[in-house]
Amino acid sequence: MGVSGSGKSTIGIALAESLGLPFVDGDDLHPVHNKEKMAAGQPLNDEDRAPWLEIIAERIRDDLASGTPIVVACSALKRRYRDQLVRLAPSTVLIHLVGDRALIAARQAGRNHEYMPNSLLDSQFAALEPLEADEHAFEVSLDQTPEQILAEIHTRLSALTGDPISAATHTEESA
Ligand SMILES: Nc1ncnc2c1ncn2[C@@H]1O[C@H](COP(=O)(O)OP(=O)(O)OP(=O)(O)O)[C@@H](O)[C@H]1O
Ligand SMILES: O=C(O)[C@H](O)[C@@H](O)[C@H](O)[C@H](O)CO
Repeated sequence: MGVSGSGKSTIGIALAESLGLPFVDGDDLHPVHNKEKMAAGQPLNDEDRAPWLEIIAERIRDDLASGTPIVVACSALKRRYRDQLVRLAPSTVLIHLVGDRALIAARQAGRNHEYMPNSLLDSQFAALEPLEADEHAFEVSLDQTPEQILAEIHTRLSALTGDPISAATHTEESA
C-alpha cells in the first residue's frame, strides 16, 4: 500500500515473483468511472473507492480460499479502506511503502501512468492515514533500492508470520 508513485506495483511484482505467488494490481480493478475521474484530475472519494475495494477484498478472499495467497498493489490510504480489504481475509499482511513527498514526486515524474496525473499526489497524502498499532502490518522505507526493500520485506514477513517459507524463499533467492 501507499500513495501514488510509492512503488506498489514495482515492489508488488518483485515480491510476488520472489514468493512464487500471483500478483494483482489494484489499479486494473478500478471501474472505468474511477479511472476517468482521476484522469480528469479529480481525486477519488470514499464512495468511488468502496466498490473497488470490495472487488479487491473478494479477490483476496477467493484466491486464498482456493489455496493461493496473492500479492496485491492497492493504495489503501485510509484505515477503514484497509479494514474493508482484510475483513474477508484477516491473515492479510499490509505493507506500507513510506517516504517523503519530494522523493515520490521525483519518481512519479519518471514514469507515464495509464491514467493517474502527478497533480493528484497532494490529494493522496491528504487522504493517507498511517498504519495503526493494531493492524497486521508494517512500514518499509521506499528510500532504498527495490532489492533492499524486498530483502527487508522478506525479513519482516518472516518475523510477523513466523513463515519459514518466506525466509527459505529469501535464502534461495539470495543464494
Ligand atoms: N525503490 C525504488 N527505487 C527507485 N525507483 C523506484 C522504486 N520503486 C519504484 N520506483 C519507480 O518509481 C515509479 C513509481 O513506481 P510504481 O509505479 O511501482 O508506484 P505505484 O505506487 O504503483 O504507483 P501508482 O499507484 O500510481 O500506480 C516507477 O517509475 C518505478 O520504476
Ligand atoms: O485510492 C486512490 O486514490 C487510487 O487508487 C489511486 O491511488 C490510483 O489508483 C493509484 O495510485 C494509481 O495511480
